[in-house]
Amino acid sequence: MAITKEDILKALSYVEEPDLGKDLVTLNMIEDVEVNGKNISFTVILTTPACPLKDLIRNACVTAIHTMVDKEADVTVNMTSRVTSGRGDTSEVLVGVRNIIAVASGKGGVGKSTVTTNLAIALAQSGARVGLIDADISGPSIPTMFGVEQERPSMVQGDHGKNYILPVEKYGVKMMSIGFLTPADGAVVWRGPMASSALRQFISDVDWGELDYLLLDLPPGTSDIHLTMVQALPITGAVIVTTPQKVALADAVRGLQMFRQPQINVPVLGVVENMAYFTPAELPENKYYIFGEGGGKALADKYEIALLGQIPLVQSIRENGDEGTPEILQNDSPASGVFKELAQSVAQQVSLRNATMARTKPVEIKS
Ligand SMILES: Nc1ncnc2c1ncn2[C@@H]1O[C@H](COP(=O)(O)OP(=O)(O)OP(=O)(O)O)[C@@H](O)[C@H]1O
Repeated sequence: MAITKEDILKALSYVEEPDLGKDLVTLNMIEDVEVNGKNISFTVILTTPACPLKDLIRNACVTAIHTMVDKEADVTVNMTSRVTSGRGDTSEVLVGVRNIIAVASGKGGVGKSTVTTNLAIALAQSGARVGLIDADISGPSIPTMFGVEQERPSMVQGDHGKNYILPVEKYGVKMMSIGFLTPADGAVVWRGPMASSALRQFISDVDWGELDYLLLDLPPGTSDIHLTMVQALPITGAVIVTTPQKVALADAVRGLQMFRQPQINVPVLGVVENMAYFTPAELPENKYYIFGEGGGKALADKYEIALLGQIPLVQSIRENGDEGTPEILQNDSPASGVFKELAQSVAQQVSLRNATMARTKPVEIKS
């Protein structure tokens, strides 16, 4: 009997999306089914190009067709993605942006900007459209890490005569930094209200275009800037960066609790443990837990959030950050693989959040 499109869909209705716990057909993830004799092709629409389960889902589809339709069928599975959005607002704010991810840390110097930089580039490398707002007024290091300290955003005139700022773009990431507004020697000290108004401009006057993920590198701690950003933006979720020491973990908890306050209520997507262990370049198999072991995991377990990644302390991460050539670009380095996996975990948590939780609206803080 000839194979039909219905046979294919029936077989694929037995393939489950492991994270979402429903089958691919129910989730509307199958399109363009074509049957030509024993040649079968279809497209699986993933919720992110950085999906870590891509190969698993592809293999499960092929197995389902071979088991339930025809064991000799020649199956072509095309994989593509349509990033889901966590937004529930109807505002005109950043209309083309699907997900806004805040990257925060309780303590300064734990590597928040390093993690944000590598995460942004890794997401862009997976095929996603990525933007980055460096809101860290205490020390905007994003321009250095991307090697664009000397660049300045340009202005363009929009359709209605309004001037727009075009973000600086490098390594596939569009970015705006508070550092672009100050002299390269960093001589300007940003006061809270001035910084808040500059950040509001990054949101209202920058032509970001269409983005799947917009990352926000927040200053360490909890401050007025945090409130400005959660008030101005419908944030999809927050990523907390910490190091394993007790003192850093305690501050990370404070950061986490800020997002969980009922009047803020931003879901925490997970925690990244940076400098989790030291690895010497010449002995990459050796791990030395110089700041203590298991702190990030214990925090993730206690607060029921994902441990998104454990980034090693390696000299090349610091060197490449200073050089403006982030570690993720060094294809042969083990740490670059760790950042790639981090991007997959973050994208996975965003997709899960969008599938299972209420959509986000900007926060209204009543005084
Ligand atoms: N995993 C790592 N291995 C080696 N060096 C690292 C690592 N992570 C960060 N660093 C280095 O530590 C320093 C601080 O990192 P970074 O500027 O990213 O921290 P931060 O938390 O954003 O700081 P701030 O408090 O200024 O916001 C930088 O010199 C960076 O290169």
